[in-house]
Amino acid sequence: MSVTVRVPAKVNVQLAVGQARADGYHDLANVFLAVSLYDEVTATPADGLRVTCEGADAGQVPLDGTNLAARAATALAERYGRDPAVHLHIAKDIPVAGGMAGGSADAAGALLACDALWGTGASRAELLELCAELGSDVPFGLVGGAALGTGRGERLVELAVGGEFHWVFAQAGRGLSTPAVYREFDRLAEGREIPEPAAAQPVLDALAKGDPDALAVALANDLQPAALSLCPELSDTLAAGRAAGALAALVSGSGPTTAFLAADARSAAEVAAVLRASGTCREARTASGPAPGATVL
Ligand SMILES: C[C@@](CO)(OP(=O)(O)O)[C@H](O)COP(=O)(O)OP(=O)(O)OC[C@H]1O[C@@H](n2ccc(N)nc2=O)[C@H](O)[C@@H]1O
Ligand SMILES: Nc1ncnc2c1ncn2[C@@H]1O[C@H](COP(=O)(O)OP(=O)(O)O)[C@@H](O)[C@H]1O
Repeated sequence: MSVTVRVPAKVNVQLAVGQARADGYHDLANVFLAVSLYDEVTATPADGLRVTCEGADAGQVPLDGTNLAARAATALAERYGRDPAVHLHIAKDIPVAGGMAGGSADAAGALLACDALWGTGASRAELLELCAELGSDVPFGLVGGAALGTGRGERLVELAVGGEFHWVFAQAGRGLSTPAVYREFDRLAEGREIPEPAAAQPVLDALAKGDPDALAVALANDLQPAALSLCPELSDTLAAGRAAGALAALVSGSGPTTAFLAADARSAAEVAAVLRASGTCREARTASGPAPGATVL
């Protein structure tokens, strides 16, 4: 018997970052939107814990105990006194190290798949607590839709979304390390007063209305200057997408994937085609959101 779970990528429609905390994390106001790029995690009973991965980026995914899906299975097994003897197969479609939370999605997917396989009877709240221990972005992989994350991003309040938003995601030729981008944020912030992070009402209103024009002017990512500082060539990708007719362009989370909000599905397809031909990115993909959270198939 196997259980397969589908999990979405995310884009941050607002990422407000506060001062570095004593524990090395940053307080956030993180407005997540799940989008229709998915990984699938399949859990099958096996002699021991084993991870395999398929997909264009599979070579960049660790297959040992550091894989976030493996860590999720181990954490669930420890909590519920099970043997984590499971084969986790990841069909990866979410760009790796791209600021779209693919590893976090796999962790949420593995947790749900193993939970179903082992019949642990864990409550939703218990699963969310385990997710938060695994990483700041992991709870959102389970929940999906749209949500405001506070604390280090793990404390979620689900948000209403009044319509579908159409996006293009341009993949860069390399990855960016999330801790390195936060470190660069700290370096750029030296000597400046950093305000307490807070959700912006125009972002929440635009989501609630399903209004892409309003969202386009409200989108904000405090990590963007840091990502651009580490990866200056992303400016060319952002400019190419804007020139192609995107309503707005920004770096997705810690990057280096860039995200383009389009007026509708047709416009998104046009922007993606122009970006692909521009030579400023490795690939451009269309997707829409909100997408559902981790779902057993
Ligand atoms: C930036 C964001 C935006 O959603 O994601 P990505 O764009 O990378 O996917 C998140 O904050 C990434 O969350 P996640 O990737 O789960 O981070 P974690 O594993 O919890 O932490 C990795 C490292 O990132 C930094 N970190 C993370 C979250 C946070 N609120 N403050 C931080 O400073 C810390 O250096 C930490 O050691
Ligand atoms: N299941 C996984 N999928 C992808 N990356 C993983 C996974 N488990 C661990 N990693 C590691 O986490 C790093 C960040 O990956 P990812 O979650 O894709 O990016 P981001 O944090 O930018 O959203 C990768 O470089 C990889 O070494």
